[in-house]
Amino acid sequence: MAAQVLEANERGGFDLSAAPTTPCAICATPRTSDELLAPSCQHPRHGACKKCMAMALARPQGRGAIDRDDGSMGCVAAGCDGRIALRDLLSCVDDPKVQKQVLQRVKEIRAAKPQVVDATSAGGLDRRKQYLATCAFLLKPDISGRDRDTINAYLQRNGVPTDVIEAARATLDRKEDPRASTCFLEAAAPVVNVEVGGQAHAPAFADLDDEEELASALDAEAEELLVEASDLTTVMARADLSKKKATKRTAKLRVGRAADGVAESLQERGWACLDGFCGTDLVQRVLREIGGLEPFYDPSEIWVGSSSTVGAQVVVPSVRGDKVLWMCGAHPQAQGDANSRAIREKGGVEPCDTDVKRKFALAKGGGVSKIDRSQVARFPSVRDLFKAMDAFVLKELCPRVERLNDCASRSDGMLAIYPGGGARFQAHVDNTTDDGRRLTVLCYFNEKWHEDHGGALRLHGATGPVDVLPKAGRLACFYSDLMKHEVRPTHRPRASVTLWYYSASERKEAVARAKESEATGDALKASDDERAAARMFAEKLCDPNLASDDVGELRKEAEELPEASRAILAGMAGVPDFSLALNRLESDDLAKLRGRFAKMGVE
Ligand SMILES: O=C(O)CCC(=O)C(=O)O
Ligand SMILES: [Fe+2]
Repeated sequence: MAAQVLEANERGGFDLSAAPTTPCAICATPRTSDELLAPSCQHPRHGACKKCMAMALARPQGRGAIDRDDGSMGCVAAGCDGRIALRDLLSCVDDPKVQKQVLQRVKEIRAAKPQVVDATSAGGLDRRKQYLATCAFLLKPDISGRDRDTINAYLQRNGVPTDVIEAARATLDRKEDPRASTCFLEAAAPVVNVEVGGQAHAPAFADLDDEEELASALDAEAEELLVEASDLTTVMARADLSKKKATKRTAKLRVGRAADGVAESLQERGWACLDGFCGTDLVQRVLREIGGLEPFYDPSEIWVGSSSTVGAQVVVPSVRGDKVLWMCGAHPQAQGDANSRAIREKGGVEPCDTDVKRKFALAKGGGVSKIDRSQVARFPSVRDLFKAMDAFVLKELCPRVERLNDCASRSDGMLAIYPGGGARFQAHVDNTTDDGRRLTVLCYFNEKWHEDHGGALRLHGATGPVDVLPKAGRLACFYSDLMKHEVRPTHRPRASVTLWYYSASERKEAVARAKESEATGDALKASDDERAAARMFAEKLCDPNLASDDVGELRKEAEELPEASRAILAGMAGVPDFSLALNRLESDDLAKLRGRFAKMGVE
């Protein structure tokens, strides 16, 4: 076909009527790329034009593809960043009535927008405390005379956010009493989701009236909050290392206060979030290790099946779009083979997968085939992180929360990266098969993250959805068996580390069940190849790009599958006979069957 040539018109521009067109997937009208929703995306839904999308949205129940916090239209498929501004959308609707309906829907969606958690919760340093401690620090006689930029940089290095520093500076420049500077406190208040230390930690200002006294009262605050350390992992490490009783006491107090806040929030809401769990230093160190390991991450899999034994792990990026790497070691209870134990006894962690361990060693060592465990496979920063999470969760948190009282061990650690471009994890509950997991604990490693980047952890609690942004150093936790949650489409790469803590009794039963079904042959007997064939078929079925008229093809393929693979697929789809289910399948039912595969334990 001859290439299209755009002729310049007499005004020196281009003749737009010659622009290439594509028929809209809904109304079939030829549309230019400007008129289509997101022409660069391969997702079938994107073949629609803006006008059709606007009409879809104008319907009372119409959800269209509205997916963005600003009410703009966006693709809901993983791997797509397509979006369209509201203004743009409205400009292609002529009917004022329809325009009004669209606006009404957007208004409703905006009103239902989840609250975003932006400052801590429990302990560590919440913004109010950071603000007071910063004021105190700046008032110190040997600090107040020093160069502003140097001091600001010092505070930033210690984890104090720039806006907090600015607020403290402004208060002191105006020679105001920080206690009276309600503007900042009010600004910070709505985003503090757990009331921590509100009363317990407020300095006794009431009887202070001169600046000197105020400074020294705030000074004590600063000693404890800022100068000591600005993050919980450092505080815990100091408590372990220090010989000073006072340091140990102060540290214990701070960690205890943080655990109180997290425990209270968990009991009240089923989730909690704690800022400043990791300081900048640990965040940087973990990021370096994660960076080195990134080439060895694998696309993550979801479990699809009617129980914990009938089903299979499959990769379905539209449901779950991250890649993961499992790390074992540093467990509170030693387990595993002799080699791994040797590493664990030294306190190291390593990739669980032997192949990954070898590949990593080769990449690092330039052809060394034997892994030098002491240098390559220990990952001290990830280990420090696991240990800090274990210490906080098992020693401090679990004893404070009845539902967690019998937690004593945990899963291997999962490092996850959502690559951006709209990758997400659809709503699900982590433990729907009584596998023992009771508490999911995540730590995030994403510097300078803000709302526009997406990627929030959305928690569907009893009081409506709450979005937790995956900010560096932040810890989030929730009940693995109760809390529905999701990862919203992320537009930037997003890194996290997750540990699941087990209820000892539930885990024991789950392990016993698995052993029994293995012994009695209850579990499906299938070779690795037969399992792989079932997985590949399921992945194809879940692919959103698969057109419904491909069902005939699929049927043929299913018939050629080995018996055992078909039995696995039947288990995954929750039907007695997979070939039969597929034979009766009309194109319209494809979506239904796909839905069963991708439902992840949530209706
Ligand atoms: O990364 C997150 O915020 C949550 C991920 C998640 O839900 C999971 O891995 O099960
Ligand atoms: Fe999850």
